[in-house]
Amino acid sequence: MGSYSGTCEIVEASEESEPVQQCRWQYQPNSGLGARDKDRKPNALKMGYKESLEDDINQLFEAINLKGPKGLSVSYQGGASSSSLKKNAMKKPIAVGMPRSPRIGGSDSLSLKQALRDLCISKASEMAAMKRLSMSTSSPVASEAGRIKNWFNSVVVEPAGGSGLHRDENKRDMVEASLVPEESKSTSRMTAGSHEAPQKKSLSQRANSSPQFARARPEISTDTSVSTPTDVSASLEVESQAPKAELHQKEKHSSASFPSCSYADDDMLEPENTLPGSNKLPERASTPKSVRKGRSQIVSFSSSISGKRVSRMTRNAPRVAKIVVRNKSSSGKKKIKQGSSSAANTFSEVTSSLDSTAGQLVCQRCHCSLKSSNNESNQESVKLQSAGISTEVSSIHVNSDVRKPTLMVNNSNSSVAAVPRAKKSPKSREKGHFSQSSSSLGDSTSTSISDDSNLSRYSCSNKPHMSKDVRWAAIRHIKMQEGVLGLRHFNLLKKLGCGDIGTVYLAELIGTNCLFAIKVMDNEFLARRKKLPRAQTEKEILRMLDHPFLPTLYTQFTSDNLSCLVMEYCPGGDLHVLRQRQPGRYFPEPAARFYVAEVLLALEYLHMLGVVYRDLKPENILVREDGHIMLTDFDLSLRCTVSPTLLKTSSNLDPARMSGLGTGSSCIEPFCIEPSCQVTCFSPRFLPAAAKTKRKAKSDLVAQVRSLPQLVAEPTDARSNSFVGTHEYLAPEIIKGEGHGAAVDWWTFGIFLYELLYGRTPFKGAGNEETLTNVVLESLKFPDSPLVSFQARDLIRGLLVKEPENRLGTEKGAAEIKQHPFFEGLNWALIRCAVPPELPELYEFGIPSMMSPEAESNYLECKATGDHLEFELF
Ligand SMILES: Nc1ncnc2c1ncn2[C@@H]1O[C@H](COP(=O)(O)OP(=O)(O)OP(=O)(O)O)[C@@H](O)[C@H]1O
Repeated sequence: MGSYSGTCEIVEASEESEPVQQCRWQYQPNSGLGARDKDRKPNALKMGYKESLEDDINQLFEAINLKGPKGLSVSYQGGASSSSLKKNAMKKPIAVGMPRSPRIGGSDSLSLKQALRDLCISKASEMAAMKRLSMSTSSPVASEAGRIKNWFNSVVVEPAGGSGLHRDENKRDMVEASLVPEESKSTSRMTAGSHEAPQKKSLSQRANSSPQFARARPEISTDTSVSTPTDVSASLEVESQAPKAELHQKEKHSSASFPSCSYADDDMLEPENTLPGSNKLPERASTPKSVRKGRSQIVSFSSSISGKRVSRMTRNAPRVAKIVVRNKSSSGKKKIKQGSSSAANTFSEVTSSLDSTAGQLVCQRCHCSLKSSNNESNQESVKLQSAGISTEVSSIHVNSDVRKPTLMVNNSNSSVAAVPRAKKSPKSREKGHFSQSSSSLGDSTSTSISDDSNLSRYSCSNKPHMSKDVRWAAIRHIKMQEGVLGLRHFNLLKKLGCGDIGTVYLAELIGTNCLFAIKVMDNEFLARRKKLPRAQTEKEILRMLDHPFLPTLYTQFTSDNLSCLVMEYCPGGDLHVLRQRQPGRYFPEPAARFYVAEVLLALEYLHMLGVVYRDLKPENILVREDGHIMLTDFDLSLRCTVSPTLLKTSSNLDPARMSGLGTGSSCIEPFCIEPSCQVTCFSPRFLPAAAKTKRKAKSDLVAQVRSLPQLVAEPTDARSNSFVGTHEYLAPEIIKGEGHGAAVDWWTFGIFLYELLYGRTPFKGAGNEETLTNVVLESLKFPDSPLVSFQARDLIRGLLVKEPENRLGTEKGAAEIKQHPFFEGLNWALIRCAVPPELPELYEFGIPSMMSPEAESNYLECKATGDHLEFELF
C-alpha cells in the first residue's frame, strides 16, 4: 500500500520554554499498585509542593472525621487516625459498569488515600490547563490568559499560607469550574492559522463550488483563524503558492526481518503523476484493504478522490497545496501489528524469569545496584509505571552484594537483559527472540551525541505522575557514568513497529533491567522526505506530556544522526488488534465505554495543552500491561495556543464559598464515588450544610455549579487546513478543506466509539474516495446488530454531526461529552482505579499468532546478524 510523502506538512516551532509547573502532584513510596492488585498498600498522597503529605492527609482525614460521618460514602476502617488510615487503606479495584450501575464499585471499600491519589491523577487534565496557562505567557494571548488566571487566583485560590493540600484543592476547584460548560465561545487562536489561510480559502471555495456539499458544508467563517506569522509559536508550513497538488506515495515496507525495516526507496516514496490542468496528482493509493490504516496527511482534497461527487468538487477548484497522502499497505499494517502485538510476547518473555530481581536494578557496567529507597516498592513501582502510578524515586547507591539479574535469552553475546517486571506472564514462549547484540550497537553508535544535554529538563520533575518510576534513576545512573546517553547504551531487543517517521524498538537500558520503547528516526531520511517537522512536532508534544493515559518521554538523544526518543514501553498491543480478538470483532459496551472514557481524558488533556490530536483510531491506542490505555503517535497533531476563556462570570458568588472554606458540603470528599458527584467532587465546597437529602443536595449542587464562573480551556477555535488523519476517521470539515479545529477530535472520537461497538466504522466505502464521500454526504446509520444502548447511539449521533459547530464538544470541550448519559455512573476521578476489560493473555498477542512461520524465521535470522542496525533501520 502506498504512502505519500508530503510537502505541505506541519512545521511547528519548538516550544523551548519549559512549562512552569503551577501545580504538581506526587506519590509516595508504596503507592504504585496496579489496578488489579488485590492487596493495596497504604498510599500517601502528596499534594502541593513541599509540604508533608502525611500531615496533610491526616489533617484532611481529621477534618473529615470532625465533620461527621454523613459525608463519607466510602468506608474506611479503624477511624481517622493516621495510623489506622494507613492500616486500612486497602483498596479494591473499582469496576466500571454500564450506566445502569449507580456507582462504580460502590460496595467496595476504598482507600481514602488511594482515592485521593487517583483523583489527582485523573485531574491531570485540569492541571494541564494550568500548565498551559503558564506556558502561554509568551503568546499573543498571554495577557488574556494572565487576566483570567489572576481573576481565578483572586476568586478561588486560597490566600498564601494555606497548606499545599488546600492550595491544590483550590486549583482543582478552579479547573473543575472551567470544565463546566456554558454558552460562549473560546478565544483560542491557532498560531499557525496564517500559514494556511491561502489554502483554506481556496479549499473552501472549492468546497463551496460543489453543490453536492452544499447541505453538509459547515458555516465556518474564514476570518476566525488567521493570525499573523509573528504570532506563531507553532506553525504550519504550507506550500500554498504551488498551483498544483503534488503527491508523494510511499510504500511502507514492513519487512518481518529484524532489524531491517520500514522505509522504501525514493522511487517508491515519491511518485509524482502529472494530471491535466498542470496539477500533479498522486497515483491513487486506493486499495480498499489499506484504507483503514492509511493516513492522509496534508492533502488537497482531490488527491485521492477521482470521479463521483467529491472528486468533481475538488477538480473544479484550484490546487493550492501539495498533497501528501500516506497509505499504509495492508502488508505494512499487518507487519506493524505484528510488531506491535509481538511486544506482548517480548514483554512476557523478558519478564518471565525476573521476579527475583524485580526489586533491584543491577548495573552490569559497574556492578552497583540501582536500588530503590524502598525495596518493597521498587517492584511495584515498575509494576505501576506503565499504569501511570508512581512510586518512590529510586536512589542510586553502590551495593557490594551484587544481585545478578536473571539472564535474558540472548543468542548473540553476553548481553544480558532483565527487567523489573510488571506482571508475571503465565507463560513464556519464543525463547531466543531477543538477541540484538549490544556490542554491535555499541560499535555502531560510538559517536553518540546526546541531544539531551539538559537531561534534567526531561527528568521526573516535569512528569509528576511518573516521578517515582525507577527508570528515571536508571537513566540518570547511566548518564552519570557515561556522560552522555546514546543508542549504544541500549540493547535493542525487538522491533515493535514501523511508522512513517521512524521505527520503534523495545530496548533495555543495558545493565539496568529497564525496558523502554525507543523510537529511532533517521534525520537524513526525514530531511529528504520533508518529515522533520513531523518528527519535531511529535518530540515536542511528547516532552510536554504527563498523564497516565499518554506516553512518558524519558529522554531523547541523537546517535549518528539517528534521533531517538526513549519512551515508556506499552506491552499490550493496540486496540485495533484487541478488537479483532473480541467475539464478533467488537467490544462489549462496558469495555468500549471504558476505553473511550480513558481516551476522552487523554484528549481533554491534550487539548488543554494546545494539542489537537487529529489521528485518533484504535491503532494508535496501546494497551498497557494493566489494561489501561496509552494514546500514542503525535506526529500529525496540531499545536495551537489555548486561551482559557471565561464563559460566564458569577457576580453573586461568595468568593469564600468558592474557595471551599468554612462550609460543609455533601461532596466534601474528593474520593466520593457517588455518580451524582462525578463532576462536583472537584468543585468548591459550597453546598449548604442543611442539605438533607441526596436529591436535594444534588439539585442544589447542580444549581450552584451552574452559577459558577465557567471557563473553556480547550482550543475550540483552533484552525488548520491540513488534510490529516485516516480516511475512515476524517472529519467532514477536513475533507471539505474548510478549516478545522479541535472539533475534529470529537468527530474521530465518535467514529472510534462506533468502531469499538460495531466492529467497523460508519462511513467506510469500497475505497478511499467512497469513504470520503460517505463521510461528507451519507447520514449516520446504526446496524441492527450488535445491540447497542440508546445512550451510546445518542452519544455517537451527537459526535458525528457533520457541521462542527453543532458537534458535541465543539463549544465546551470534553466536559460536554463527559456529561453525556452514556457515561452516567462513571466516576472520572477514579477511572484509573477501575478494573479494565479483560485482556487476552499477553503472550497471545505475540509473534506466533500474528506472523507466518516464514516471516518468523526471517525475523530470527536477521536478529542474529544485527551488527549494523543503523543501516538497516531505514
Ligand atoms: N511506547 C510503545 N510501546 C509499545 N509499542 C509501541 C510504542 N510506541 C509505538 N509502538 C508500536 O510501534 C509502532 C510504530 O509506532 P509509530 O508511532 O512509529 O508509528 P505509527 O503508529 O504507525 O505512526 P506514524 O506513522 O505516524 O509514525 C506502533 O504501531 C506501535 O505498535
